[in-house]
Amino acid sequence: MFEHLREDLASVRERDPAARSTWEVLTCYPGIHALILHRLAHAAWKRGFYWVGRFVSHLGRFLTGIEIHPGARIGRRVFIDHGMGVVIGETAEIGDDCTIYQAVTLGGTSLYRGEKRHPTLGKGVVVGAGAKVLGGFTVGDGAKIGSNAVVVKPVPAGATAVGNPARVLDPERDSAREQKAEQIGFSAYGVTRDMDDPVSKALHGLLDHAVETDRRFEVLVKRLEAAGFKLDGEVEATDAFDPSRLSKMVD
Ligand SMILES: CC(C)(COP(=O)(O)OP(=O)(O)OC[C@H]1O[C@@H](n2cnc3c(N)ncnc32)[C@H](O)[C@@H]1OP(=O)(O)O)[C@@H](O)C(=O)NCCC(=O)NCCS
Ligand SMILES: CC(=O)OC[C@H](N)C(=O)O
Repeated sequence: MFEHLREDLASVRERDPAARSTWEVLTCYPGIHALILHRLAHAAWKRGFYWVGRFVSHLGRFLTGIEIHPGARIGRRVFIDHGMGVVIGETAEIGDDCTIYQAVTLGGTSLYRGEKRHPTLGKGVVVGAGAKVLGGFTVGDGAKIGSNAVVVKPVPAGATAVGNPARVLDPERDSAREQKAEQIGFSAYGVTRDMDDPVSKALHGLLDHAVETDRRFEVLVKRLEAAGFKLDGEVEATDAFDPSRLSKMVD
């Protein structure tokens, strides 16, 4: 217990530039207090003292503003910064070295007791302020969830997911979209990324479609050339051209 606490204090000092001393972290960090109480609540829960677990968890919520169900499994050196409004559900699992900011929900969407309803965070995951991760899927090791994201699908290890509904950032695809937007005369990022805005949704949908169409054309041209078709200049139908072969060339 004390070994875990020592590690928790050290990890806060490493990960929070606002922390000035270990004494300050021990006395003024609700995330630390919530974890101490959660360890007691979880120990009671595992031994079948469900009400005691719930009550200790409720005390923790009252004192810190952080609600952790006593059934949740939390790894080592997890840092809940600020903490107010954090809710962690019964079947949630949090890997070692995760960082969770205020108002994060690790929630469920299923109503079936006994099911894995809440997410599993791998090791070293960062969940930004106000993000909601909803469902019994996994967020891979080292992934980052942007503040205010609403994540409803698994996130691969090392990926960054942002927005509502959250999408995984793909630097290659994003730069292709940016180039396409320039070609067709508007700035992709001049248009809001607010996916609740129907105009933004439509424009970004068109951009995605254009980028994907370009990609498919490129693949098609490469395969036609590899199959011996000459595509520069005028394309002429010849005896060698067999349209039925085309379907096999496109993804
Ligand atoms: C998601 C996050 C981890 C990304 O950080 P990063 O890897 O440095 O990424 P960048 O800042 O380069 O942003 C990459 C892209 O995602 C966008 N983005 C970043 N955070 C976003 C968010 N929360 N919501 C929507 N889009 C976001 C950026 O605008 C940028 O888009 P662009 O490629 O169109 O310019 C970070 O922005 C974040 O939200 N961290 C949480 C921090 C937090 O909650 N702090 C609270 C302290 S109290
Ligand atoms: C409010 C906020 O950004 O908190 C993050 C971290 N504690 C820091 O002070 O940088």
